[in-house]
Amino acid sequence: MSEQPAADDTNPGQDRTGPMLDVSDLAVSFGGQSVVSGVDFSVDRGSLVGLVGPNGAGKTTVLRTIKGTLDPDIGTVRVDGEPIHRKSAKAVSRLVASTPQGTALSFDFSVRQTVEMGRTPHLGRFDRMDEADRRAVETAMERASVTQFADRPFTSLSGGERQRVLLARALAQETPVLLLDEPTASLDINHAVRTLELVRALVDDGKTAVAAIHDLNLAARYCDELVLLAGGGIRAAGRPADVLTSDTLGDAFDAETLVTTQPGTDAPLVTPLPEQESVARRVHVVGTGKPAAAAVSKLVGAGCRVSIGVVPAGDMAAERAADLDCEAVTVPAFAGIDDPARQHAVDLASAADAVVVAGETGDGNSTVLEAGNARLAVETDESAPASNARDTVPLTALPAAVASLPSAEERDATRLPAQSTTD
Ligand SMILES: Nc1ncnc2c1ncn2[C@@H]1O[C@H](COP(=O)(O)OP(=O)(O)OP(=O)(O)O)[C@@H](O)[C@H]1O
Repeated sequence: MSEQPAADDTNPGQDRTGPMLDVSDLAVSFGGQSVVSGVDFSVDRGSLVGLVGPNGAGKTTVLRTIKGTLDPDIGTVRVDGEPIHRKSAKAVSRLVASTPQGTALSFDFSVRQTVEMGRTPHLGRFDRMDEADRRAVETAMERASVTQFADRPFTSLSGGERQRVLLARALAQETPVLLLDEPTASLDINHAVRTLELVRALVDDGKTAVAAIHDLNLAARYCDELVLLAGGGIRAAGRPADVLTSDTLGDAFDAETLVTTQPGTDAPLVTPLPEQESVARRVHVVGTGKPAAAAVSKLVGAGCRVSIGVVPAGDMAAERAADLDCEAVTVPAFAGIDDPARQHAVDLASAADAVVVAGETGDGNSTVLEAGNARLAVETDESAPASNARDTVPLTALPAAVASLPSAEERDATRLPAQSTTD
């Protein structure tokens, strides 16, 4: 029989206002060694926040503190407006369910018995489960797709199957808040996506969830907001596209990344790039002004052989190219682009490994852009991203982005030979 809520239970009604979960100025240390401090974020009802960050940044520590397993040095965690430290462990368990990072359980219960443990906060010590409890267990097993394992010993399951059982246990707890520590860690891509689709569906139905997720692209795709932990605190927080920028990731993970967009969504797509000593690529730049000049400098600095054009003589980018001994196809200012200049630039673009668009290109350069292989655009704050570019990258990531593309020779080698008509 399900126990009545204790006196210190809040009733997390949907009509309450304010965030469902509020973490305020949290600091946690182990043996006097600070792990995180100044951790401040809140999670709205019916939303999913992803905790991301490098190994050891404190994601698990923050999750454990939220559910009350660890006491913070300072700071408060409120669930539905109530500080959790004022509540009994059982009362907290009626509000917050969690799945652990590891899946090692030493006891050998069946899967159903393991999921039934999720009902503990709703039962008195010697109570038996009633019909409603059993229904909650069956529903949780179905939602996590583990019903087919119900009678198997938990320890006989694979790591990924165990992870889904532990999610089912958390669902059986029927709490308004769900904390997930690496819910997809040992899952194959199909089950990882299905698990996050399930979490998303639960959140869309009104649950509030925080999940530590290593895979930044899955986090970006499924979370409403991200909190990036690094260096002992929050490095960035907000919408995935605002948090997962090349600069922020460079600081937090000490890694060069290319950030583009996941196909069919507006979620960012993070591609880690190898560290580049020297980028031995031929690059043709199309553009003018400061953005094009900066791109030329960046590429030359990275070891690329750079050409530019067509560009008006006297333009900042043309002068920069001249200073750096790069070939520049120029026409007199305000004269328009003539055919020989255009053809010369088309030849350079066709022979280059990559064409980089930076700043204004001018209509007359459209043939040059079409001639070029693997087009990249440099992000500028001056104007809209150049049209027809395949990917837009920040200036800092430009050399690595160029290096990640196949060279012109590699591309030619993989091109299918033209079919002979004489055969
Ligand atoms: N019980 C403990 N005693 C001492 N130090 C600890 C303890 N638990 C965690 N730490 C330390 O706290 C830091 C944060 O650990 P935590 O597990 O929270 O990081 P994380 O971001 O979850 O890492 P990962 O991505 O590797 O899972 C680490 O340096 C870790 O060694």
